[in-house]
Amino acid sequence: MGVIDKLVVCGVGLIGGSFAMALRRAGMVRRIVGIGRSQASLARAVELGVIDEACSDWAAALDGADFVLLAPPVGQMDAVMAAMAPHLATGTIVTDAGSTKRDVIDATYRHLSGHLAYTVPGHPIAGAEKSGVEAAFASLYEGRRVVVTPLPENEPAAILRVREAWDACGALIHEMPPQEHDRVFAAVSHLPHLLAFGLVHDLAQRSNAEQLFSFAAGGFRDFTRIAASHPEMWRDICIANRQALLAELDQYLAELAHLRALLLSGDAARLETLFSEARAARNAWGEQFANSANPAASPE
Ligand SMILES: NC(=O)C1=CN([C@@H]2O[C@H](COP(=O)(O)OP(=O)(O)OC[C@H]3O[C@@H](n4cnc5c(N)ncnc54)[C@H](O)[C@@H]3O)[C@@H](O)[C@H]2O)C=CC1
Ligand SMILES: O=C(O)C(=O)Cc1ccc(O)cc1
Repeated sequence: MGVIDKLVVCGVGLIGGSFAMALRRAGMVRRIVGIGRSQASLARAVELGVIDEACSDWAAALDGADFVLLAPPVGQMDAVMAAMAPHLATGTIVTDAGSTKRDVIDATYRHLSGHLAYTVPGHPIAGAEKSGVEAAFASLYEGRRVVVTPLPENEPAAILRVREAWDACGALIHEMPPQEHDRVFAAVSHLPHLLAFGLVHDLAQRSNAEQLFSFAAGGFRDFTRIAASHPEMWRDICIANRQALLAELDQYLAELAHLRALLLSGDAARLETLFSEARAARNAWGEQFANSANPAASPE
């Protein structure tokens, strides 16, 4: 891949910052400009060497830019695209890191209709419950998957350029239609986050919350780590993908109702069968990473 002359990162947090650091480490970029909502965090990004320069307006940021990564919360994508659209030059590659794809694509058609050939939606399946540029690191994407959901209007060369950028970050690229993307991640990412937030919230509101948390151990920590994730980011994801998330929630509520019925009737045999099936599926999921070429890429 040709080196990126000027990379613009909009939203220099965990995801945008790590992308900038990974491309710099790979020698794939000459200059990195950050644009965002908080001048203080952009100044910190310059101090940390994640970006070379902070910009406060799109005209200056996009002047001479050949590649743009949009990495603000998904609820900000609409406003961001509206603001950047008048300043985009033909041929500048635009991609995003949003956790949901249909809403981001809707915003793309609304605001970047003249730039569809070069706007390639994406989603890195790597991250953490931590946020902000301080949490960014160059190896975040190594061995991780990135889902690219190309538009029918995309120039093949633009898709290739986005794939090459993620490849330079060490990621494994996977293409998928946006609707399928949103259904899959509702099940394996958005629902677990909703449940973790919900459980911690429920316990925290109780009069004996202090006592409960003081006795919580590793199981509680593992189940609820993601309840420490960024509230704005997860508000936006849950709202954007609520149609698919509601379907997953209903299915999970049915599973809970089944579990409740087994408990109520004291059906130990069926409960054990269900637990055994779940354990086998969980172990098989874990083992696929142990046996992979890059066990370090395990999400565990
Ligand atoms: N945290 C994670 O594990 C993952 C997050 N994502 C997605 O990546 C995006 C960024 O997430 P993080 O880096 O974790 O969040 P973050 O909170 O670390 O960074 C977001 C950055 O966007 C900036 N920002 C907010 N509104 C903005 C606006 N209107 N214009 C420009 N900048 C704005 C914030 O100031 C912050 O610096 C989100 O869309 C999220 O859904 C995707 C994969 C994993
Ligand atoms: O912290 C974790 O385990 C995550 O699940 C990170 C994550 C958060 C959001 C995404 O869209 C993708 C990955």
